[in-house]
Amino acid sequence: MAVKSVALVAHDNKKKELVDWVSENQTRFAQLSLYATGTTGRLLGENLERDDIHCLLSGPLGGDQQIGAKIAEGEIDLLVFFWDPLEPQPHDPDIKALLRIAALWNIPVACNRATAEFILTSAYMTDDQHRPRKPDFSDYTGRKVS
Ligand SMILES: O=C(CO)COP(=O)(O)O
Repeated sequence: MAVKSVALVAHDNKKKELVDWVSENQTRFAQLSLYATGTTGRLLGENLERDDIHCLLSGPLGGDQQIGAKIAEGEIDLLVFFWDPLEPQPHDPDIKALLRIAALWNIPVACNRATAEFILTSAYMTDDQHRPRKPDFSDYTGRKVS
């Protein structure tokens, strides 16, 4: 299987939508290792009756950064992040950092249900051939300061 681990994150006004979507697709998620920020993970665990979700800290307390670190370490293959386009968040820099790290490491990101559905039903989920390569940063030496 190409995708083995998925991070699931939702802001408060989007949590129901994420929980409903994951519940409707439970069979697809059954074989996947799930990571989530604190409150999202707790709600998913209760609704899916799964006790194996890796619940990190709540987003505003550093959960987004923990997910970002796991992406950088190659532990997460797909990010489903239903962020709220109508509500300011106190930890906006962390949210931006998470989205940046996902872009940097070539992780597919679904920010709404339509995109999540598109990815979940695509060959990317199951076929190793379609898995985008991790970028090679071995030559990266940081910004030139001179
Ligand atoms: O704030 C979040 C993502 O930015 C989500 O955090 P919770 O899942 O703890 O609500």
